[in-house]
Amino acid sequence: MNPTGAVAAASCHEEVVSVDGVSFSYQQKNVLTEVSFGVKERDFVGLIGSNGAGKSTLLKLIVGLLKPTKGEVRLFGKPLSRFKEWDRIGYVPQKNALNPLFPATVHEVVMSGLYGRGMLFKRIGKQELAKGQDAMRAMDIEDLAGKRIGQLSGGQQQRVFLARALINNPSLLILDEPTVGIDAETQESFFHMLRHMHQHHNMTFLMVSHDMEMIRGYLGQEPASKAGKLNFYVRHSHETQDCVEDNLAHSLSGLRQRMESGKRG
Ligand SMILES: Nc1ncnc2c1ncn2[C@@H]1O[C@H](COP(=O)(O)OP(=O)(O)OP(=O)(O)O)[C@@H](O)[C@H]1O
Repeated sequence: MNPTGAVAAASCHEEVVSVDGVSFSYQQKNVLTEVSFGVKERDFVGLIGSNGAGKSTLLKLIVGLLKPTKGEVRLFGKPLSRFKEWDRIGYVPQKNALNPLFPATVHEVVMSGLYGRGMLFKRIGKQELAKGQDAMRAMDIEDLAGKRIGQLSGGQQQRVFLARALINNPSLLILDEPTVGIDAETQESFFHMLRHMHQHHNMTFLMVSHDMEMIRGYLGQEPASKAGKLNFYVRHSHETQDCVEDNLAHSLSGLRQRMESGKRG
């Protein structure tokens, strides 16, 4: 602990995602060839590329849903085969239009974020329910808890999936085109929320997006690196923030309040 009482985060500049010479093919179709890049703790990385460039495939390789045909992915320094701390990662896959009759409620969808690998049969107790409440409160969807997810608007559904990804208070959020099908105003408030989480809650982001305006506006005009048709735009928050771990700032329960005071300020 340093003299101010804050705990210095030894891992502040740790590479949380490392992609090393990764190639991938679906059957005979080669999609990624020798892709290498890294995401450091608290970076915001925007992944841009034309349709079919392999962006979603790359995210699936990173979260272990697919296996590289060549090369290696490491999370928090560990090869995927040995990585177990899945609750450190929130993943929001590409959104598909949900059938309005899809039977799950908002609350059930959010709570399903707790069932990481190996936790499927874990009993839901008070502590778990409180985590669900915190995540829903942070995303301002508490009043939708009992509604069917398929009956919500696109923007509301995205908040639900984000709450689901946030339920374990992850330090890394991986988002695949989170604002597809959402109107411009809702997109703007969604990005405001992501920027806030990045700047005030010490989260690391890896996000696929087609929104060049948002990417360039927040992450800079030029990609920091390229791999084939993939372009990586990066904002290193350690350039502007202290390398200090603030557990309070990590707390989901304070997120909404802080966002609102941020908006007023
Ligand atoms: N399960 C699959 N089986 C076979 N081919 C696939 C599969 N999923 C994706 N592909 C193909 O792999 C290529 C890359 O797909 P991917 O979804 O990763 O691209 P993307 O960059 O995310 O595209 P978009 O911007 O359209 O979402 C595409 O040509 C796609 O048709």
